[in-house]
Formats: sequence, structure tokens, C-alpha cells
Amino acid sequence: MKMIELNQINKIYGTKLSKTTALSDINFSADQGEMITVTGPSGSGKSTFIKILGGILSPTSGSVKINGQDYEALSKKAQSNFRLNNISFVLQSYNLLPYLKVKDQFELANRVKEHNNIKKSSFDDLIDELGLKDLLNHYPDELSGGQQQRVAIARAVYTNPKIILADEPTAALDGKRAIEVMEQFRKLAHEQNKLIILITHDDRLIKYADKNYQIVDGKGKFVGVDEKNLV
Ligand SMILES: Nc1ncnc2c1ncn2[C@@H]1O[C@H](COP(=O)(O)OP(=O)(O)OP(=O)(O)O)[C@@H](O)[C@H]1O
Repeated sequence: MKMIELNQINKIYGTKLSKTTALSDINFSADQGEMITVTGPSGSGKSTFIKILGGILSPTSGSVKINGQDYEALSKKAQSNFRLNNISFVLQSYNLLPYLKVKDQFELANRVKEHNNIKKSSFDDLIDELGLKDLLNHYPDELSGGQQQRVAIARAVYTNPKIILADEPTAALDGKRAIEVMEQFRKLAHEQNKLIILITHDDRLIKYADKNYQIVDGKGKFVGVDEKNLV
């Protein structure tokens, strides 16, 4: 069983008068322990794809299975619980709360999801690993973009999800910081068995992934290793 399976997914926005087919006949699957980049031109359907993967948008047709569960068959409340227990998002804008110190950003996550968050010792390791130890008592606006994004990653990992979905998490970072963030994601996939799916506009970052899924005009395919090396 795959961690995520999309079958014949179509997504159409709007009505007859202004209809946009954002995704057509998408078949996609991914396993835990994999790091996958999603690339494609602007407007090709990447954000729509990742929102459907994360269960925050319903497809017009097709099936979404996450961890073997037919996601669309769940009630809204069950979907919300399921997301809380399985999926974290990391966004380009970090989404940190400006009036909370770094350490309190985790407290907040604790309030939203009380159970099955990572253990204290794993948390300390995570903070060490991401170089956040000296930043715990700082507010987000005292941190660089790279540091804020690392806090956002730590917060995403804190709730112990099986899947981390990231929509252009490196867009606001310079080249060096972007590579650091990619390396962190890669480690999370390979050492902690997370499934990481990450949208990027930057083809130079594809090499940090195990696979690259390319979406063009709403149609997707995995781009082979040979092709990938040409980038
Ligand atoms: N809520 C919406 N209502 C109507 N059309 C939408 C909506 N969201 C996206 N679209 C359209 O669907 C298509 C795919 O959009 P999407 O945001 O998924 O692409 P993208 O590849 O993520 O683009 P970008 O790289 O610019 O963020 C585009 O034509 C877009 O205009």
C-alpha cells in the first residue's frame, strides 16, 4: 500500500461561463521515506495538486487515498482529524505568529494537537539539528528568512506527521539557505521516514529530491533520472 494514491484526478474551477481545468487525469502515488519535488510553469496546477494531496481541496472527480483511507469518503470532521494526525504544511510565508517567541510557536501546536506529538528528546534533537537552540527566546521578526523557515519546518515536524507538504518553501530564501532547507527536508524523508512533497520554481533544487513530478497544463508525470540530470 502506498502512502498517497491519486487516481484519475480532475479539478475544474468555476462554472460553464468561466471554466478552468486545473488538473486533468492525474495519477500519482508516493511512499513514506521519499522526497519528491513538484515543478512546472506558473499556472500549471501545482498548488491545486498539493492542496488535493493534503485534503484541503476536493477534486471534481477521481479518488484520493491517504494511508489506505479513501479520503473523500470521510465526513468533514473526520477529514480534519485525519489531516491533523497525518499531514503538515510548510508555506512560503512561514506562517509563524509574530507575537509568539519561537518556543511558544510549539506550545501553540500543542494546543491544536494535544496527543502524539514528538517526544521531548526528539524535540531537543530536532532543535539541535535545525540550529534553533539559541533562537528559542526570540520573536520571528528577529530572525532571518532562513531561520524562520527552519522554525516553520520544526513546527511542521513537531506534530509528528507522516506527510509534509511544502508550497515553495524556499522561494523567499537566497541560494545557500534554499539548499540548507532542501537538505533538511531530505534528511527528514530519509532518516525519519517522512513523505516530503515540495513545490519549487527553482530547477536547481530538483537534485535534492528522489523524484521529480512535473505538471504542465494540468497533466503530470514523473520525470526520469536521465531527464532530471539534464536540468
Ligand atoms: N480558486 C480558483 N478559482 C478559479 N481558478 C483557479 C483557482 N485556483 C487556481 N485557479 C486556476 O487554476 C490553474 C492552476 O492554478 P494553480 O495555482 O494550481 O497553478 P500553479 O502551478 O500553482 O501556479 P503558480 O506557480 O503560479 O503558483 C490556473 O489557471 C489558475 O488561474
